Amino acid sequence: MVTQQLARRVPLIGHESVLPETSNYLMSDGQHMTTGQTCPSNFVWLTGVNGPPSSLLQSVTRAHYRRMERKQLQNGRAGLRALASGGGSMCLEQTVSGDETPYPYEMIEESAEFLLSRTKLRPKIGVICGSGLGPLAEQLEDRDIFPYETIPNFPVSTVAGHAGRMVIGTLDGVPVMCMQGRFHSYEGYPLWKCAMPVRVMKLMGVDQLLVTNAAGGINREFNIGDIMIIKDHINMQGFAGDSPLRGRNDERYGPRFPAMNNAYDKTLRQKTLELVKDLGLQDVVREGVYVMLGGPTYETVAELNLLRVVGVDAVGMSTVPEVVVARHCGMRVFAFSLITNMCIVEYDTEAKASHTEVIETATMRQKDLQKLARLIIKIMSEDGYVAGDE
Ligand SMILES: O=P(O)(O)O[C@H]1O[C@H](CO)[C@@H](O)[C@H]1O
Ligand code: HPA
Repeated sequence: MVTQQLARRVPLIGHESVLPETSNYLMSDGQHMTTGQTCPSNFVWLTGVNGPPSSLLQSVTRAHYRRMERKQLQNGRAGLRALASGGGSMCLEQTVSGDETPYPYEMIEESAEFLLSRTKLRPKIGVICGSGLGPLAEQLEDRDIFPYETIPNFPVSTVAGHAGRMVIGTLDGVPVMCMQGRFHSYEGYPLWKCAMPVRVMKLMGVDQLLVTNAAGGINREFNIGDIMIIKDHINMQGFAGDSPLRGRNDERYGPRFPAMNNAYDKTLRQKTLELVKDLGLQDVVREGVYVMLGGPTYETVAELNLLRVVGVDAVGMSTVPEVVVARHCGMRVFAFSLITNMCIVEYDTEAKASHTEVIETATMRQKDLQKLARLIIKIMSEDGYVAGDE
């Protein structure tokens, strides 16, 4: 039954969790359904007590849904109403889409061609901005800006501190494309979808990737505000059998079994470590091991103790799927974590991790992070790297 199936779905926004018996439901694939019919596994549905006229419902396309979803996230229900041109209250829900099939090559090509046809720049360097690190994209010049919901086949960002735009421009004269906001599995996206923009970058000609994130410090020698160059990662979700590469392998990207022992480019790490002194950052830049957990919960004390024992220096909820996909398709990768908070490993404390602290630290360290990102992009663009050279 529809209502039973809906009970398992995650309400993103909305005030009705049970569908009125007599409503018609419009699915994101344009199909109309009524109560009692079986819902397809992934859809967005829209209905309402005083909802929009059915003629409006019929004209709602998938893109409209995305826009409405985003508007409502930004502006609350008022934004959604405005777009529905006077319709009454509505309910918007989205499924958890862990069982979706990864996009075929042609859909990734469609996204890449869309962007290439709308910018004159041909970036070979990509950047992914972590929580609160998006202001880096504001530093680009000659910018072409693409909100994610306007790019075919793109997911949308739903987390505070992730603006949700692809910004293509130049930084110190070097063309770069910058994701101002990323996708996380806890938002309901399967890992392949979290990382799909990396494949879009690849098909646009990007061969070097700078990945950034906010992370909690586990290494007790770290301090809040430190910057950890990632030298390796632990793919915890991989241990549990999930991977952005799960499913049929497409050899056009890379091999079925890619090596991961050299995921974080050694030359880039060494050069950066040598040059951070020129930026006055030598006392705050570290190297270490990052672990990705699924989130969205922060860690328990016991979990943190476990992570410390297995050699983790910083913990977050992102980055690994992007790096795995980038390495699979032969990109050279550099990544760093901003230590936005120290993980709490005592039982007797009132202190607790919070996303507010994460954003506050990122905001406070913005200038140094931008200096470091500029340095890395300069090294990437000047060290004569040729894709496939390793
Ligand atoms: O990894 P980024 O996207 O920087 O964000 C980090 O900050 C959020 C938690 O505060 C999580 O999303 C975690 O992964
Ligand atoms: N844990 C997990 N993810 C994070 C943290 C943390 O403490 N800080 C920022 N992202």
